[in-house]
Amino acid sequence: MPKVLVCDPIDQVGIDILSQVAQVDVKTGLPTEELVKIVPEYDALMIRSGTRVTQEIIEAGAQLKIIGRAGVGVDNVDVPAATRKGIVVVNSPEGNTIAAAEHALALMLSLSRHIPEANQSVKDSQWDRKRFIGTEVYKKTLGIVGLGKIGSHVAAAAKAMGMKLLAYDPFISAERAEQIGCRLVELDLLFQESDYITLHIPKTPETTHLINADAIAKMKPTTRIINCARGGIIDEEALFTALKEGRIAGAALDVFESEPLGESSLRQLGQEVILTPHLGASTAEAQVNVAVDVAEQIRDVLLGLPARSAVNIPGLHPDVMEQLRPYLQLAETLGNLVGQLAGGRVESLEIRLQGELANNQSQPIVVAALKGLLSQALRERVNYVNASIEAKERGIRVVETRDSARQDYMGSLHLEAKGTLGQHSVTGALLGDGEIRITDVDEFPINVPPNRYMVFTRHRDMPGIIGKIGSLLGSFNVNIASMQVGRKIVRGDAVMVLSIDDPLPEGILAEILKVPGIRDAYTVTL
Ligand SMILES: NC(=O)C1=CN([C@@H]2O[C@H](COP(=O)(O)OP(=O)(O)OC[C@H]3O[C@@H](n4cnc5c(N)ncnc54)[C@H](O)[C@@H]3O)[C@@H](O)[C@H]2O)C=CC1
Ligand SMILES: O=C(O)C(=O)COP(=O)(O)O
Repeated sequence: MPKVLVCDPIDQVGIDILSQVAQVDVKTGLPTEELVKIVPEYDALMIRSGTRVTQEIIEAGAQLKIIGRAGVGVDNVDVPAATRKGIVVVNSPEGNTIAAAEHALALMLSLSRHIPEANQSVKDSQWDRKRFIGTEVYKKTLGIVGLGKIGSHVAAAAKAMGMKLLAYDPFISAERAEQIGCRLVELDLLFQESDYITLHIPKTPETTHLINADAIAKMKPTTRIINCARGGIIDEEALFTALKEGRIAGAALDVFESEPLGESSLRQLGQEVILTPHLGASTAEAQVNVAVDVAEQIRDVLLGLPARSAVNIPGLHPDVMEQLRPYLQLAETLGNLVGQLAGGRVESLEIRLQGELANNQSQPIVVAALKGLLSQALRERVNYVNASIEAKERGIRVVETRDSARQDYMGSLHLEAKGTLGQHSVTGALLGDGEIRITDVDEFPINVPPNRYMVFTRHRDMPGIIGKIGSLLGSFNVNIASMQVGRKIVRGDAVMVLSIDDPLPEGILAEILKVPGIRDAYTVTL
């Protein structure tokens, strides 16, 4: 039974799902050294923001197949290191959207009305109403940095409260922003005009210290900043200085450069700052959502099925994935076949999507073909995660083309491999029932289903040759399941494709090559 290590607090519903297929150990709060020691025995890790999955942990995880992040941000996982090792990293892109957006809104209103301090004062037996005069958000300008899932939900709610909305997000169009009720502006303008600024971007090298002393200098003295995204997007030192000197009016922070927040000057500040311990995703609903979402994906990957929200596999909507699944199998089979026909080192692979298939997203099909191509050399070490990197590292030039005019089957896939031992091509298609057919080898038309063990020959089309190969295999007790010949012209060149029940015994290929008229022979295991 596979083993899953749950490293951070996860809702029980997720653990129940995993327990159907795996032994689940819950060990939260382990230091990195401990994790490095125990990770070799695990097939999967399930984490939240509390655990840093470093390169050292990934390299020690000899059995690791998947790292599941029960939440959105994967900045605590060394994703490139996981990708190189072929480990899938999945997250829950939508499970906590509402929770995080509502927390940002709660912080905005709390800042405006001094809720935390006012609450504390009443609990301290005071009744001070003058100290807590607030400001309204109605008709104020909210600047949203990052108009993705959380930013958009914040926008909808803020609009309903009568706020004017500005947004900065270089990856979305002005039309999309307008649909959400926001005016898309440059960052400087957002800094200059906003009464409230809320951050909803991932932490990347570009967004680190996006809010620094220079940025703060552009803001109004009445501006309040809310960070429910990631620590480190705000330069905490610069923020502290600005708040202390009254250059901006306030800040509410849920996330910090280092978590848990240790010694920090931010704690010295008064009601102008609100600090919460990374609570954005901490609602009952969100925790069920993310636990189910990620546990199901870990379960699926452990059962050999694809994950729906992998961050290091070509991004695919589950519906698209479902639709493409038979084509991925086709691409992988053809990649494996053409790789074996080419033998030697493949230098380039052309992948041509033909007919109806040309209308599909090609990237996953390309990855599947590369996985198939490299599977002879790398066996189970190659997967959908690392196939492209492995191909690149081997210097394989990948050329992707489309020919939508071609009318055969319900679309077909043509692969052509050029390598140190020559050039070969194969074409395949899917029948109505999803069955794979190899429809062409080296431009010779055939129609055969792939078989575990196959023999391909290139020969002169002449009487007697098929009989000779049949008797030769018979004399070595090789049972032929099916045989087909493809040719372009009578008595020209032809290919023969044999499906056999067992692997071809040692030495027979050399015997086949001795048969007069046979030019080439290949044995293939799919
Ligand atoms: N405090 C908490 O507990 C939680 C925090 N988060 C954090 O919230 C952030 C946003 O999450 P989602 O909205 O779900 O992600 P998303 O991917 O839907 O949206 C992020 C948006 O940021 C934009 N973006 C990327 N780089 C940018 C840049 N340099 N400048 C401006 N915009 C940029 C993207 O185009 C995208 O529209 C993530 O960092 C996530 O980790 C998410 C959930 C809970
Ligand atoms: O989903 C995210 O990105 C979060 O920041 C939530 O973090 P958490 O799972 O609550 O540790």
